[in-house]
Amino acid sequence: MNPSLTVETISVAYGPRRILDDVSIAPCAPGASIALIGPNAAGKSTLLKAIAGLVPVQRGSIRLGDTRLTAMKSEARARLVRFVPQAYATSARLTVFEILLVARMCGVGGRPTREDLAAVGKALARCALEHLSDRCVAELSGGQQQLVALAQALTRPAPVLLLDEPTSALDIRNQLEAFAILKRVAAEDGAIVIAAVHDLNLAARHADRVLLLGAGRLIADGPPDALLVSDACAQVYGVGLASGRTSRGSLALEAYLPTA
Ligand SMILES: Nc1ncnc2c1ncn2[C@@H]1O[C@H](COP(=O)(O)OP(=O)(O)OP(=O)(O)O)[C@@H](O)[C@H]1O
Repeated sequence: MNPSLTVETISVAYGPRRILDDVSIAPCAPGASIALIGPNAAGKSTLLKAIAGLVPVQRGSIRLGDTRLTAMKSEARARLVRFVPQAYATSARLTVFEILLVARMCGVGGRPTREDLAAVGKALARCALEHLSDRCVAELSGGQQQLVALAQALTRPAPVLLLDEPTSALDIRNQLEAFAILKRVAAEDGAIVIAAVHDLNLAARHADRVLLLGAGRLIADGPPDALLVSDACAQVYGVGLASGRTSRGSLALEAYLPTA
């Protein structure tokens, strides 16, 4: 079984500006699908990057089981933690298949084996991208590129998968597909999946656990049904939140300006 991920009182600054302040996250169990929410500039991307080792942590530590990620070299750490950034940028004239193969072979070298090709095929299939396999990535739509970024991360499964607003460019069907893929990755691979999201209804429907970040601090951590309807959640966003149930029984939230 994969180990749990724990964040212990980390602080992160960009220059003199402290962005994350003593953030601790209780163990995230393998198989968990976690939504990281909070207003713009709350520090969600910074927290994901800190876990991935892409920004330095000034204080505190991040552990995967007994392994201190914060003490690891970046290459070894990248094998344990995959990070899918918010913006996908490539100018390379590579096809979807080629760019997935590059992701698979990153840090490995040598010629791709049959296993490597199978892993790329599986990532394409998991993200339903087979029909785009021979298309040049740079010529795809923003939403298609976002799915390619997810598929890249799946070419070499890791115990921790972090995604920064993975559905921001996706239509409603693909949003649902993407979260279904993430749920399967958590359940089938035993991965810990943490996705920063702005859409609270997506968080309500797809996450087992929600982390609420506000001004660089962890404000709340709990199951979506309790956390998303809490006063703390509305206060952090500076909105009112009306809640109810859809005809399918899911929690539904409507945000409104307090003056409205
Ligand atoms: N490279 C950087 N250098 C300096 N400041 C930065 C840098 N990246 C982010 N920041 C600052 O850190 C704060 C948190 O940014 P971050 O991107 O982590 O927030 P976020 O919660 O992901 O926001 P959003 O929802 O708008 O994407 C912001 O005030 C931002 O201006």
